[in-house]
Amino acid sequence: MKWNKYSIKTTTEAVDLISASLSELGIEGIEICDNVQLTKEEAKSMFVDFIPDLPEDDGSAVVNFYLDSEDDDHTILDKVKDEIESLRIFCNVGEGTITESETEDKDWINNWKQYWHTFNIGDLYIKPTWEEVTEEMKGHPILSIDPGTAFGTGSHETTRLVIRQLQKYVKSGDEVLDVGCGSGILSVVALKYGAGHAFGTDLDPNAIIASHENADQNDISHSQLEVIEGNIIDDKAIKDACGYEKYDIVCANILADVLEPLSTCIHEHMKVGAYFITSGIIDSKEEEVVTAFKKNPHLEIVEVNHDGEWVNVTARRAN
Ligand SMILES: C[S@@+](CC[C@H](N)C(=O)[O-])C[C@H]1O[C@@H](n2cnc3c(N)ncnc32)[C@H](O)[C@@H]1O
Repeated sequence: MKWNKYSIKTTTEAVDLISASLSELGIEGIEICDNVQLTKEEAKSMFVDFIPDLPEDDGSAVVNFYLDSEDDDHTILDKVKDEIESLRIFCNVGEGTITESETEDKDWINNWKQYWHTFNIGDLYIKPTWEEVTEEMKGHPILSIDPGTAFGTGSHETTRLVIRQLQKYVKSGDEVLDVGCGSGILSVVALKYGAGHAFGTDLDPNAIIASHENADQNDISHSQLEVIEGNIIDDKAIKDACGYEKYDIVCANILADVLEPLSTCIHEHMKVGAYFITSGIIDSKEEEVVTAFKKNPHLEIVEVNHDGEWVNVTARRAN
């Protein structure tokens, strides 16, 4: 599908009103470019771990929107122009000029797939569902995965860090809890390496769908890989559904800001001697996470590993 991209030159003051007007005109997928720093709360709600330093905010902003080129006869564009002019009495919309840039041909959901191919982590082959099993892969554990719109192809450093730990610590018949399961990739890996059962949780409903699909792709039943939507940190019903003192392995590839509160209560779900394998920690937060883990007397840190700027902390329930 081809899209016409339009960019409105405006001010940070007018961005909210312009976005609301675009949405009332039925325009979806608005993009705002400005130099306003995200607050910590915004970063958390958007799962952003690392807030980059931006140049000074000069009050200028650009609002981009896209129209399907086949339907775009400039009717909507003319309405947008009228809206911008009428907003001038409410706020400073700045220049309010609209520029049209080159038409891009993008299938936003699927385009990345051409860059993702089969790769291996140790003896494990991770292959996109649309690629064939080759001779080279035969005789090795093979994971067939399509993350859909959830996180987890296995190629991200954080996922790789946890997979390497699963390869090391999973034992036959283990019970595995996968907090923030995304595509379900970590559960599927654990099951491939002999775990008996995996239970995944995620806040994102797409993760539940993707995990079930990936279980199917790998001949894993939905009773072997169960997935629920919700937050194990503060929702008693989710805690109860996960169960207590039950797991041999807990993995969580989630941002440091989530791992810290999780580290205060995760031992309740682990057997004594069980491993808590975490990643999603950017190196600048390593010390903060390690300190948080050390505050829980039930946990002892057994390993800290690095891959690029990402960190894995593996702890054991000591008592
Ligand atoms: C970085 S992805 C990891 C996905 C997959 N486990 C992997 O390793 O590739 C983090 C996932 O955690 C989920 N998440 C964030 N906070 C969470 C929470 N408090 N409880 C459960 N899931 C959470 C996100 O929706 C996202 O799917």
